[in-house]
Amino acid sequence: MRMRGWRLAPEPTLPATGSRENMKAGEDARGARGEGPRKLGLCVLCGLPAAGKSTFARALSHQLRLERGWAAGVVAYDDVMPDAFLEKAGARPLPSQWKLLRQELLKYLEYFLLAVINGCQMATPPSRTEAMWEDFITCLKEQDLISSAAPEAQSCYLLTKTALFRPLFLILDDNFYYQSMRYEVYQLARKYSLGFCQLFLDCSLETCLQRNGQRPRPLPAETIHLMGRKIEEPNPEKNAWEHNSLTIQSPACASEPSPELTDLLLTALENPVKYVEDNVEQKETDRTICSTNILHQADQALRRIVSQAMKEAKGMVNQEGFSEEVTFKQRHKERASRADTWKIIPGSGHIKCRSPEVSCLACCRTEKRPLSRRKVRNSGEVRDQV
Ligand SMILES: Nc1ncnc2c1ncn2[C@@H]1O[C@H](COP(=O)(O)OP(=O)(O)OP(=O)(O)O)[C@@H](O)[C@H]1O
Repeated sequence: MRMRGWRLAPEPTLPATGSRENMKAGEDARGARGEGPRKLGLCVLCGLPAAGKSTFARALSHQLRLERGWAAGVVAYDDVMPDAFLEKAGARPLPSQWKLLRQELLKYLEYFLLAVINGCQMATPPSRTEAMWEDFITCLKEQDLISSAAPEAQSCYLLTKTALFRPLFLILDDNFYYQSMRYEVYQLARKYSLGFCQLFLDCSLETCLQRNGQRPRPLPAETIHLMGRKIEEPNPEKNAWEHNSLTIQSPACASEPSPELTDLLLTALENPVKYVEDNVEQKETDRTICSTNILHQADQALRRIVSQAMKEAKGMVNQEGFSEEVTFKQRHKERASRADTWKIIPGSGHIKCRSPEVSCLACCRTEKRPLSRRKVRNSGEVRDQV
């Protein structure tokens, strides 16, 4: 793997051809030619490291091309994210940096999608992380989706026939372990009315650890354990936008697509996510109604008071030196360790405190109920009444 310098670029702006009006014009032109709207879909792969996502994505893309005659492309985040992030364990990026990079990659994807939708060349974003953009271009070229334009138009790329004239599925290969990460992709699908679906590769932690151990460059086992605790599987019952999701048992994933998988992909292509126009006028009217409604104003004022009261209650707790999260046990232990200040009176249900600073005597309960909780609950009652 190469080592290169990288920097986070400011968010790339979309080309003028990227406006929704132009996109609509492109669709209308195709409609007029009797071709109908292009069928485009985004498929998010998620799962633990070493669950087999990349292996699965490659196989699926190959099968879609061969058996369905679709255009398919895999965007493997590991291949496109700047190497420096992935190579140096000591230089691990902050989560916020990861987030920015992920969003930047989605912008690149948007450039490609716009070119496909409009049937035009793909432009280069004016601001970009050079290494990442290069890898993105390589990734598309290797899958025969774009080619370089003439040397005099170096900042443009031509779409290949495959990308232009067939239903196209892009498979995004990353862990996507938080649903918020996947939601960013869904928003992109919604913005351009694309098909959207999710595949969760379900693989036991033990199998992932074992497969990871056999890789030439294994990840630290703790990373997999941590992700195993954090991962949020697609939950179509809770999130309507996740309804096009399928769980695939990893050991079986190398074989040909199951009827369920084919069905999922077809459903996504045939039922693109609906674009919802922001009704600015309606929003403005609603805002005016709210700002002149006395009940709404009173509600807002009360909410502010309650929020302030809760903050103050929290502050009181903190002044005592106990954070909200500190459990009763921890506090008990802490007090016991400061025996010069805190005296335990066995059986009394209390800890006696003699503070040298204020030379006073105070008592704290030793029952399993943190003082902070009680205080907060009291404030909560106020809120419930509101
Ligand atoms: N179905 C399978 N059965 C057995 N081994 C598999 C299977 N799928 C993948 N593997 C092996 O497991 C290892 C990890 O696979 P792969 O790189 O596809 O996982 P991944 O989920 O993409 O990992 P990462 O998230 O870390 O990129 C590879 O060595 C691969 O050969």
